[in-house]
Order: sequence, then structure tokens, then C-alpha cells
Amino acid sequence: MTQSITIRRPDDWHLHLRDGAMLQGIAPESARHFGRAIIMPNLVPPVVTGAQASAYRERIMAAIPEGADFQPLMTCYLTEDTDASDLAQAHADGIITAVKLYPAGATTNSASGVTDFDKVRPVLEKMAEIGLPLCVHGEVTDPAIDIFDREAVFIDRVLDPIRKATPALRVIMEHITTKNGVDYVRSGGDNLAATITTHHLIINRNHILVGGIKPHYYCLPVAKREEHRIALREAATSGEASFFLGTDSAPHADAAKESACGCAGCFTATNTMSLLAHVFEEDGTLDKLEAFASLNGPAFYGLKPNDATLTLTKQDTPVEFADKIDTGAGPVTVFQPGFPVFWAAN
Ligand SMILES: NC(=O)N[C@@H](CC(=O)O)C(=O)O
Ligand SMILES: [Zn+2]
Ligand SMILES: [Zn+2]
Repeated sequence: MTQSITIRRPDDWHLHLRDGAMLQGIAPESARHFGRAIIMPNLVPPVVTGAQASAYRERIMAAIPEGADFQPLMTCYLTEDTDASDLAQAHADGIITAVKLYPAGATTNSASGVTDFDKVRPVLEKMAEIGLPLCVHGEVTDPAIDIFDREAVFIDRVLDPIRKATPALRVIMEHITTKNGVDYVRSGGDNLAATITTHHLIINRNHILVGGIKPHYYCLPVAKREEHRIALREAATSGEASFFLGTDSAPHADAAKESACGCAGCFTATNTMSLLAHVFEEDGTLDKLEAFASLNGPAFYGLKPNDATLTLTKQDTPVEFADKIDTGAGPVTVFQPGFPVFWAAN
């Protein structure tokens, strides 16, 4: 008997669409299965103002195939010079859905991020007052802190103090990679949630490093030990309201990944829903996939789930995905999980 599951059309609560030729090439990959996505603002230069977010939204809409059921939800990149009244106006006008905090230097294109967190306190207070959520890349940049500890230390040093100072601020810890992150979100009450990526449910740090370095598995925060992957799997498949899908699909042209100093980012937009069906089936939790991919995210953001649906069907033979997406900015390698996947999405 054919196994299949129909869920509300999913959303991606953390997505990099880039700009120009890369945007043109990869936007259709997300528009195929997802209804909405939170669009990360780490362009060069970053999307800082409401006007820039509005202009970027237009460029994205122009790259979405005709007739696709896809809505970009825009964000502004928080800097130490961000104007709180500009954000409030962009929020009131329906231009932005959230604001993104990057610690300066933590990840790809984060040089304009925040160094002194006290400097953004008035902006965070305004956001709390008007109900504008903060998405956080949760890693410290202190060179003395080991890269595998940077998320856990960020929670203690930066995130917890911010949340204690501004308890009404709604915060999404983006792409959590540790049991520490899972535990912190569980203890954080209704104003705290986390996105979890597809790839962090599948790989641990051995996948990156054992048997030769695998640049296409390198992303930030970097995948951790197996015990952390297990904790993320358990959180994602639990159905709990505070955990939802943010793929962090982050395309870089192959030349920039397969390099002596390779960029961070895994590109999963193409096969995420098939991979998630595999993961949730493996854990005996297919009935929780809709909560993770389609219900918990909109609920946290105060939005309705999508009306449309997506059906995932288990096939007798493995689904064949493109190895690469050809873009005008060069080929982008699609994340390969390292095992056959039988779930087709349509
Ligand atoms: N996740 C990554 O490894 N890379 C992201 C940035 C980010 O989300 O931190 C990118 O923009 O390439
Ligand atoms: Zn990030
Ligand atoms: Zn990201």
C-alpha cells in the first residue's frame, strides 16, 4: 500500500534568497513547496531600513515563477545605528515581519552586526512594545571561545541578559544546534521559540570531518556532536509549539564552497520536505511533521497556517534530486543526506 501524508503547505522561517542572478536561480526552489518564508537580510550591503526591505521584496517577487503560491516575509538587519522609528513604521506598514540580530562577525555577511548589545537596547524595547519579533544568530564571536561552544556561551552571556532586560520581546533563536539551545527554549516561556534546520537533524560533526573534509556540510552554527543532533531530532519531532522549521537554506556557488577558505551554508531548499518526511518517519513521528513545518511557525508569528496543502508520498524507488542547481551566479550543490530518500513531495 502506498504511504502518503497530506499536510498544510509548509513555511520556511529562515531562508537566504540572496540577490541578482543567484536569487533568480534559486527562488523557484523554495516557491515550489513553501507558502511563506522569513527572508534573511544579510545581503552585501545588508537590508537595514524599511525602504530597503520593501525594494528587496520587489526583487524577490520578480524572481518567483508566475502563479507560484509563495510570499516572502521580510526582515531588517539590526545595526548599532538602526532607527527604531523606521522599524516601527515598516512593521505598521506590513513591510517587515521580524528583525535579525547578527553578532558582528559571527557568520556570512555579518560585519555590520552588533558588537555592543547595550547600544541596541532602545530598539529592542521598542520592538517589545509593538510586538515585532527578533530573530537571533546565537553565537558569540569571542576568539577565545571554541567554535563548538559558541552557541552555549551565547545563551549565557548575551541572550539570557537581553531576555531578562526585555522580557516582553519575542525572540526566535535561529538554527539551534545544541541540547543547550533546546533546553533553554523549553525553559523560556511563551516569548521564546527556535527554528531547527533540516541538515542539523541529519548530520553531526563527524559527517563534516571524517574521511575527508566535506565543504557542502559546513554551515554556521557548525554541526555538533551526535548527542546534540539527537536532542534536536527529539525537539523537532515532539510537536511542541516552540520548535519549527527554518531551513537556513544558504546557497553559495560551488567555487566559494570548494575553496581553501570555504563559505558557510548548506543548500536544502530543493529537497527539504522529502528529507523531513524521511526523518519523521524514521522516528515514528510522521503525525508531528505538520506541527513542525506548517503550524508552529505561523502560530508563534501570530499568522494563520496556509490554506493550501502539500502531499508527501513514499515511493518504491529513491527520489532523484538534482545534484546542483545551475544559476547565473554559478552552480549550487544541493545538500545530499548520504542515504536514499523515498518520499516525493508534490
Ligand atoms: N548558516 C550559514 O552557514 N550561512 C548563512 C548565514 C547564517 O545563517 O548564519 C549564509 O548567509 O550563508
Ligand atoms: Zn545564522
Ligand atoms: Zn541563515
